[in-house]
Amino acid sequence: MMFYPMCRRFQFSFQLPGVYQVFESVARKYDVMNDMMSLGIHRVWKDLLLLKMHPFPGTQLLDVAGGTGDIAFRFLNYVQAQHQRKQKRQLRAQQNLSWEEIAKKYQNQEDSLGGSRVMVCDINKEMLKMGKQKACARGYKAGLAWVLGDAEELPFDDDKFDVYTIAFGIRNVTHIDRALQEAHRVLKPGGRFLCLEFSQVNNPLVSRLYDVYSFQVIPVLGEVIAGDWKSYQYLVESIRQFPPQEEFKEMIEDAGFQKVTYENLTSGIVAIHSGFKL
Ligand SMILES: COc1cc(O)cc(C/C=C(\C)CC/C=C(\C)CC/C=C(\C)CC/C=C(\C)CC/C=C(\C)CC/C=C(\C)CC/C=C(\C)CC/C=C(\C)CC/C=C(\C)CCC=C(C)C)c1O
Ligand SMILES: C[S@@+](CC[C@H](N)C(=O)[O-])C[C@H]1O[C@@H](n2cnc3c(N)ncnc32)[C@H](O)[C@@H]1O
Repeated sequence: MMFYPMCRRFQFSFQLPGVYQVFESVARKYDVMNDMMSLGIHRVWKDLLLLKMHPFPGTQLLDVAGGTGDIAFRFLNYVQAQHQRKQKRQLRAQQNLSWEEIAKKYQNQEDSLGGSRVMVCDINKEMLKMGKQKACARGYKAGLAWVLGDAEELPFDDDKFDVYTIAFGIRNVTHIDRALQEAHRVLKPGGRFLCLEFSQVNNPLVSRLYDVYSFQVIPVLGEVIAGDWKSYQYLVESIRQFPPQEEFKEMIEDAGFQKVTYENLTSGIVAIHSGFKL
């Protein structure tokens, strides 16, 4: 009996840090760690998420657990490129416009997105701070907003957004079912849910190499680059605890989404799940 509280304390001192502490601690080194751990592959996964979304000028995006803004910046680049293509097509069709009219069409920065906006929502102040600094340095301003908020209790009205994204975020949420219900609530009817997350590897050889890499290399990289072994041990353990593709698909369906599908990337190291609020 006497040992019980001591055991509890002993256990506690070896527990992994809480999610807030993890991201507060890694925020400054977050981007460099992702490039180092994945040799840049996380960038390709994020590009593929945008290709799947295929947003059009006017799309209102909510990026939950948006952290340092990787999805938001890609979204802004994508819609700007789409809008420019559309404007070029229109200009070609109206060849009798004056030079002043053409210049005016290209100058308006707000208009360069065709009315699209992205709201980055994250529970962690430090991650958002890093994101805002990155946005400033890269010259992103129009169509971008940052909000401190919890995926389980989003600070937005019902039926507000065309697309909801969550990249490498849902694994960190305490009650995944609540986050999915919130995603469903804030999407407009017809809106799309897209989630990029670690998943179950479907190739036995890749799986074995990936396990060695995860447990033997990632915490070491975390210690050497970010001075933080525990947060990267948390990362690899949280990946193993996240439900596999089919189970997560069912959870998304249980939240009310329809036409739920998923696509494995890099042998299922990650997967993109998609669903619609119909
Ligand atoms: C705290 O929470 C977090 C913190 C964060 O910073 C980020 C996140 C969220 C996460 C992301 C946004 C993405 C982060 C990316 C990853 C966790 C990595 C995902 C992994 C890969 C794309 C590669 C998967 C690796 C394999 C399939 C196995 C291949 C591995 C090897 C050939 C190496 C095997 C290792 C050994 C035998 C140990 C000895 C090796 C060394 C000491 C050298 C170290 C090696 C490297 C640095 C190279 C690593 C190799 C690759 C990346 C290979 C890529 C090849 C393929 C994909 C086929 C967050 O929640
Ligand atoms: C691995 S990062 C992903 C950042 C970004 N989406 C990306 O792809 O690089 C996970 C993010 O989830 C955030 N997060 C964790 N729990 C959350 C919650 N309940 N609500 C909102 N954000 C949360 C963390 O603060 C962190 O910024």
